[in-house]
Amino acid sequence: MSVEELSQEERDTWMRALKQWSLAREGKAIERTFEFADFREAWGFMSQVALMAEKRDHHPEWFNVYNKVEITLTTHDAGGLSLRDVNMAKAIDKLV
Ligand SMILES: C[C@H](O)[C@H](O)[C@H]1CNC2=NC(N)=NC(=O)C2=N1
Repeated sequence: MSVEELSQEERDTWMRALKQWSLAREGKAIERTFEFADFREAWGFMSQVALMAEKRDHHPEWFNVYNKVEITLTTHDAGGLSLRDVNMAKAIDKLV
């Protein structure tokens, strides 16, 4: 299935909805940092996101140190932001 990159107008619309996420990589990605009580909670969150990524076949770029998890979403197949990123961000927000 071909994945279309979001237009600038679509991106601006979605960024108003995804309030905790920021544009990154010159608008080609979105990112959010999560902070948990400890590593165990961060790990549990990452486990849930990992299962979601497999189910959606859409995988995050992420960095974890102790209780912090930095997630960057971009669609490699589209060379930028797509609805897959937006929908994944919305689903991740529901986990916290
Ligand atoms: C072959 C497989 O469907 C693709 O490589 C999927 C896997 N996960 C993915 N994740 C992300 N973030 N972008 C993609 O384009 C992508 N493509």
